[in-house]
Amino acid sequence: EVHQLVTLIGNDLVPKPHERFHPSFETFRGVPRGIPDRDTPLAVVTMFEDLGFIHRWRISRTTLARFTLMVRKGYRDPPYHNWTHAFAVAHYSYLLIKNLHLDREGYLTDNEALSLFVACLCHDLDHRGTTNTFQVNSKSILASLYSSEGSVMERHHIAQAMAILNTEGCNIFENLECHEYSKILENIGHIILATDLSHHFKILPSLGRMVKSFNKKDPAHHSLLMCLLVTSCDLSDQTKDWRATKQVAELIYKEFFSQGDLEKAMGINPDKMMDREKAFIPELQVQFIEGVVRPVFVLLAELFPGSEGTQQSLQAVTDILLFWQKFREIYLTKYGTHHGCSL
Ligand SMILES: COc1ccc(Cl)c(-c2nnc3c(C)nc4ccc(C(=O)NCC(C)C)cc4n23)c1
Ligand SMILES: [Mg+2]
Ligand SMILES: [Zn+2]
Repeated sequence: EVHQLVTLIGNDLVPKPHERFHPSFETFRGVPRGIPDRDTPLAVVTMFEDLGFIHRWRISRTTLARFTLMVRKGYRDPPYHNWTHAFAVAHYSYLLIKNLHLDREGYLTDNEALSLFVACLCHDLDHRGTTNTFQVNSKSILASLYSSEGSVMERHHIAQAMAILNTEGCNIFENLECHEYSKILENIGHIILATDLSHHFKILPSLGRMVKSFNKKDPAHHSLLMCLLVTSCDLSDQTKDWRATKQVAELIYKEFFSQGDLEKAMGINPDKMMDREKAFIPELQVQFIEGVVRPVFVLLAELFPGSEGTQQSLQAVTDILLFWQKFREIYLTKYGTHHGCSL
């Protein structure tokens, strides 16, 4: 398949995204989950090209093809935390970099922009469809490796990304100068660690201050910005149309309930959110979107008030919240209770 992909992109045949894929591919309304899986490696290469990364970082096309296919292969197939999710997350970072001109406008350095995109592609590598808490409670191998530092899964995702870069013929950063090379690996590590929601909650007060007075010269602001951006990318499924977000919610709860079943079998009492007997999904979704998702896109819209894309994303999340509130209300009035609510 490397040969196939290389031939496609080999002699500058990389098509313009909107021609090859869909006119909406380059817009915030674009639904990356609509791209067929077989076309996603080419779409990734197209985004590298369209962001100017191939030229700027002298990335060899064959190396990029091998790297992209290795990353896709590095994902397992749980209902939600699979390659389709990683591709959707990376696509949103492509939209942010491209439409907000994050590198050109000095919000991010060139290095940080490339780090963000690559980190998004790799941010859930080898995910097993279970949470950090589950790793610790089940005394998994990954917990034995990383539980002393926390963010168990995220540290594993980083390790997997480094292993791919260290694989013969897959190091897309091979032509970077020394200091750029070490910077990019450091940035990718920080960004993947920032996808742990507990990290996001910790820095939330600082994010609020940062968006009020962003200082393009302050490296600490750049770090906080990368954390906000990657979390918005990780949650970007919630900025699409209702059908798409409802399908995503179904996948997430399929994964959560499987973990809950596993925990019950192990004699562990699962969270309500993981327990298919107790979870009331509309309520859980109202809480998560109101409490976690919408505040992220409010911050993004505050930081980029002139961008139509970030306003659109905030509006979409607001609409999704309204849908779930309506859904909850109808269900409760109709059935008087939430027992046995399946989507
Ligand atoms: C950014 O990192 C992650 C990691 C894993 C997941 Cl699944 C998500 C994620 N992406 N979309 C969703 C949706 C639609 N609903 C969710 C409902 C609950 C939770 C959750 O983890 N709740 C516990 C916590 C708040 C203490 C996550 C949800 N989620 C994001
Ligand atoms: Mg993750
Ligand atoms: Zn993710």
